[in-house]
Amino acid sequence: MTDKRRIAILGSTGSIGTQALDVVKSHPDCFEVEVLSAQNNAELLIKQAAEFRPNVVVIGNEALYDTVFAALDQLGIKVYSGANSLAQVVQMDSIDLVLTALVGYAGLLPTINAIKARKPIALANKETLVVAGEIVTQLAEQHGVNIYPVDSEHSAIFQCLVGEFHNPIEKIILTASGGPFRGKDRKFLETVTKAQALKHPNWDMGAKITIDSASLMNKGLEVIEARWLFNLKVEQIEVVVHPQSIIHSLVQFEDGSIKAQLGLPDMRIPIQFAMGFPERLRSDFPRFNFMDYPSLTFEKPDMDTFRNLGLAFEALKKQGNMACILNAANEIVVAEFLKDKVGFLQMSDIVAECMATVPFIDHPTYEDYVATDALTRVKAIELSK
Ligand SMILES: NC(=O)C1=CN([C@@H]2O[C@H](COP(=O)(O)OP(=O)(O)OC[C@H]3O[C@@H](n4cnc5c(N)ncnc54)[C@H](OP(=O)(O)O)[C@@H]3O)[C@@H](O)[C@H]2O)C=CC1
Ligand SMILES: CC(=O)[C@@H](O)[C@H](O)COP(=O)(O)O
Ligand SMILES: [Mn+2]
Repeated sequence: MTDKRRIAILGSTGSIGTQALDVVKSHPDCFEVEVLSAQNNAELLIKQAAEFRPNVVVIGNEALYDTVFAALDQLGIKVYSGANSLAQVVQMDSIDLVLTALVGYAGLLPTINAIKARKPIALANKETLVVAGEIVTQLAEQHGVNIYPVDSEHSAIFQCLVGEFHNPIEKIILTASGGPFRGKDRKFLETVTKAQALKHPNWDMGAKITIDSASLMNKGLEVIEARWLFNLKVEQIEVVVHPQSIIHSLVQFEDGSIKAQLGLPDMRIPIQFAMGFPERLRSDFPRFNFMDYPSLTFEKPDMDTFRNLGLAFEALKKQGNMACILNAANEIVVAEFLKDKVGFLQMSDIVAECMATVPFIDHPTYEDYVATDALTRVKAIELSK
């Protein structure tokens, strides 16, 4: 890489954010941190800023501004707080790449603003494309901005497509681990706890995505994310359960040939690939050994037991603001499940009820998405009581 890339890491204190900083640390000649942000974890944000010396940090929770300012002003680091500040700093001239490692709907506006300022995006925040994939991808095209996927499956597909950009995709095959409850029936799921749901078999991730993996909503969100990233029709997207999470996803081309990307479940690989693209930078991450995995297995997803995957396909087929409704309802029910307020199976019931009752909009504007998100949250909270 000729020039160092100056990176804004939104959500630097999370699972993706901290691993992105590991990547920066191992390639000081390639990357430099320009912006760091967190929502509540002021302590870790301050520690990261003292080590990586960004120009700017943003703490989402405004009540923590004084704490962060007191620690970082003396280091010459500018401190801002609140969601509006985050949405503005992404447009700074000094940023070369924005990594969206924050969780949930909060990722949408900063991503849109960064695209409008012509910043390439390394996208971990899948909710952005689920909520408003059409607007976001159109904006990216208008502004000539590349969106590099970080999500492991989408990075796998992207890696399979390098050198193939003029060859049409026949279909993609998204792999799913099946989560901690793979093979279980609805009777079992009636009583599962958050502690059980938070034990992902292969990946160590933030709480929200881990619950989504357990309920197969994560795969549903990824189907929608893939539709927008790779401009696919619903029928071109297949989900296959692959419990070992070694094959991260596959692309089938029109000659029938299938390409796959493999590796140990380690998010630093896709994070580094997105940050360094088009270069494949060296790493000393542990290597995959076939002898440790004598059998790689595949199953059909159980969409009767895990309703969320079907709901996501339904939302994608319906188009309009339906995926925005699905996402907002899901963010609420996951938060309520983590507070022990709703049961595991109830989560899908509430999402389905919101999809059936929140007003449908055929061709939503950005303002329609904002309103749909707010309305759905109110409805989902009511249904969670
Ligand atoms: N973790 C993984 O391996 C993978 C994650 N992803 C996606 O990446 C995104 C991040 O996931 P993950 O790192 O696991 O999540 P975490 O919960 O670990 O981290 C989330 C980060 O976002 C910040 N944050 C939380 N809420 C807000 C908000 N309202 N506004 C601004 N910042 C906020 C958090 O700050 P604080 O720490 O202060 O709360 C934290 O820095 C998600 O969209 C997820 O689906 C995709 C593939 C794999
Ligand atoms: C690491 C990553 O990309 C996650 O989205 C992962 O895919 C979760 O695994 P499953 O949703 O397949 O259980
Ligand atoms: Mn994934």
